[in-house]
Amino acid sequence: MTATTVRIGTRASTLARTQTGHVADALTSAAAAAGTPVEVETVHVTTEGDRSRASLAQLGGTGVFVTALRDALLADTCDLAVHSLKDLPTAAAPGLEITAMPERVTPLDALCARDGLHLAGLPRGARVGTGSPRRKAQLLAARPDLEVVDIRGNVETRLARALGADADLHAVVLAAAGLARLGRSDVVSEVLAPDVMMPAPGQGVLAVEQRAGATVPGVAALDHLPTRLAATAERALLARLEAGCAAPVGALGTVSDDGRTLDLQVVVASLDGSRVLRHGAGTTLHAVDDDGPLTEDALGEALVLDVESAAALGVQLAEMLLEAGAADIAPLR
Ligand SMILES: NCc1[nH]cc(CCC(=O)O)c1CC(=O)O
Repeated sequence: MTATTVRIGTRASTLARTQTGHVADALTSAAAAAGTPVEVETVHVTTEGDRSRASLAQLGGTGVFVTALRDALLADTCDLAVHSLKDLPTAAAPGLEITAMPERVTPLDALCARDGLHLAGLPRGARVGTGSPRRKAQLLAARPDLEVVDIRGNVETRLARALGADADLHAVVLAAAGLARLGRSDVVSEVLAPDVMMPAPGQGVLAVEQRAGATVPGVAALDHLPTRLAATAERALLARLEAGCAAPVGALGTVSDDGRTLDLQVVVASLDGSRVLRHGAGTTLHAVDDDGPLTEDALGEALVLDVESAAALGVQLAEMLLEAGAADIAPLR
């Protein structure tokens, strides 16, 4: 059988190419297993987020990394695009659909500090680098004495600021998932627990996007339901808050091991960390086999119900936060 060629668009950064490579490998295996072999071709696309030296806060965050990739999909220069979900605006993109969210590696943030120090062990007034208002606010909430320094650049550039020969910072905070995908988990001195550092909605999740209605062999098999449900709740929260990815908002959805419940924890913090709102709630899921396996139709219905419940949970928590004054303590847009 001749293999179908699938063109995957990717940004040029090492992290983006690594993420795309993981998806390309998974797609090749899934398509072969389904008897519809594919050959993957990589198409390099440059985005404003890669070109600009401005800080994420200055760029406004929303969509800077994704527009060029989406344009390439719409122009039919590629068939799939792999995004970090947390970089995707919550608004749907006309003509495109996210057809797979592969299993999340880890949602958490990681402290990468000189001498392997933990957050609690950093010296008084230590300089910690991050370009993220969410990370800055939560760092200051935990350690008001820290000096948080706005940094930019790719993962290696940021790590060098704390760990390189000319390091000018005591530590930097990065997504543990990105470091894991790059094989750089060795630089992590502490994985930050969500009660200290609530991750960004969608952090650690990859989203595979394509032209709506197009058939790409193997893609559906890459989707991981617990990941999709957690991410759906986290992003519904962000959408209801009308918050961008640069807002000081954290959220973490977790499906229980038995698959019966989805829990969502959320944080909104003032930029200086002096005020932190936390809320949490859960919902029951249906796509589990209570009395033996569900029929295919029943499972399909349960899945639709579960995605709706996940979105409703996000909206419910957003409304709790707004009621508690989230918009007054933090710039959401
Ligand atoms: N905004 C940049 C970005 N987008 C996704 C990741 C990490 C990987 C992920 O969250 O899936 C990073 C780097 C970082 O935050 O350390």
